[in-house]
Amino acid sequence: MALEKLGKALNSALKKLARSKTVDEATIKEVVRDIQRALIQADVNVRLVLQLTKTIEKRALEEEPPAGASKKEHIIQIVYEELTKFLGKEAKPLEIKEKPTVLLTVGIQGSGKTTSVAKLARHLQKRGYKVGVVCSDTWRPGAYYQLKQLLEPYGIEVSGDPEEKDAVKLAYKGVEYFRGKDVDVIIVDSAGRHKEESGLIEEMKQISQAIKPHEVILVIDGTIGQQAYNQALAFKEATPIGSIIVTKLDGSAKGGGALSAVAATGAPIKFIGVGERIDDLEAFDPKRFVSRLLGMGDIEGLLEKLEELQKQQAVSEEDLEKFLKGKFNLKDMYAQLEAMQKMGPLKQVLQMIPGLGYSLPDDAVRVGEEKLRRYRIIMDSMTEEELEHPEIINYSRIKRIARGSGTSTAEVRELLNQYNQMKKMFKSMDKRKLAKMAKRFNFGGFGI
Ligand SMILES: Nc1nc2c(ncn2[C@@H]2O[C@H](COP(=O)(O)OP(=O)(O)OP(=O)(O)O)[C@@H](O)[C@H]2O)c(=O)[nH]1
Repeated sequence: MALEKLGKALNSALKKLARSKTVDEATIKEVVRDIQRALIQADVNVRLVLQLTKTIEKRALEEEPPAGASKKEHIIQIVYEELTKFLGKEAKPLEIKEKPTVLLTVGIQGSGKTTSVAKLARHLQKRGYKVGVVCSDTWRPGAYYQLKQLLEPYGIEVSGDPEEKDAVKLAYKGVEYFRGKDVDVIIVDSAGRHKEESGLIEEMKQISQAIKPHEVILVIDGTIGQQAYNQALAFKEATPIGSIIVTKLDGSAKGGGALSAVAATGAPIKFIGVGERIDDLEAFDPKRFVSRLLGMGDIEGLLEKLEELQKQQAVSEEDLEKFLKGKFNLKDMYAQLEAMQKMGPLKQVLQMIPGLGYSLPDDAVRVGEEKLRRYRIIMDSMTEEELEHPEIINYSRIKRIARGSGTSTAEVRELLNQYNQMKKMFKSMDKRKLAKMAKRFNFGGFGI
């Protein structure tokens, strides 16, 4: 897996969070410190790390969890969101719009450019495109044979001439050749070596002028870590870089540094190289990448749930009006409980995160869940009238409800106390405060 070491370190920071009994400022700061350490070890630029972790800390301390979510879940969501933003936020897929689409790959020697050209050709072929590959590397004649060897088994044709010394001519002739062959995509591999770097950039510009590519793809070696920033910038200034492939992210300790550095230049990372085989190329999607990195098999599911809850907003505007007029009854409280039951018990939600759920001590979640269950049972034994007008519930009704629900009078009274407290709280609040409170209502009111 790409960036395995970084992933493990981040995952263990979040596991620590899941295991902690309370989530206070100290816990948040510790998690943030662990994340900092993990990123710096992966060669992420210290300034970028500090910016990122400051945002995580600020949000974790200041924001309220969405209704129905616990503080822990919310912090995990924040870490996920900020890391995703850090790596470019949205996926920017390579677009093949015109026929033929011409792609020019550039990059310095040894970056994995030739291998990436072969991988990309195969990737596009698997998606139904007819691909032609042009080798214009006049510095390393071996590149032509390397491409042929990699691609011929898949029936992908390679154009080139190891004897030819004019790279621009080679590129132009190759593109013209494939134009006549009715291909969908032409990928041109350029030389990664020159007497000096300025020569390399100059050649790249000339090839670019000759073949007018739809997109220039820069290949960057992921093992160079944060140095990737300057390299990406230098190429970006010389030619409009449409996309970037960061290679060798398998097993590289510095890959996190390279990925974040490239993202910081604003150039879109479209693919990552994750191995030496032809199929070891992945379309880069920051969201998917971060969820896998954090080792959260089903974080997508968890996030969907949180989003859904945010949409539902435990208490609607209408409800707020009702509460403000003091019309909050047991039925409303029951509806809140129902909403929560639908989303599943807290433990189940936490268990959606592999490695977190089952290491959670039962005691940490049992109280809340158990109490909610009891409240529901008690309310099921109440009449419609009692649910709508809880004030009529006198001692004899309490005894009846306790008997009917198989609970105790103390428990029924506890539920009524809870209800009265909430009602009092709603009455005494102004609307803005109430809206804020409403967000916390589902879990907050029940001591989870
Ligand atoms: N582990 C791993 N190795 C890779 C990856 N991509 C490329 N390589 C290896 O990196 C080395 C250099 O790759 P090439 O594609 O030959 O390099 P190049 O950038 O084309 O070099 P020049 O042709 O000299 O410009 C090869 O041994 C590749 O197998 C990757 O994603 N992971």
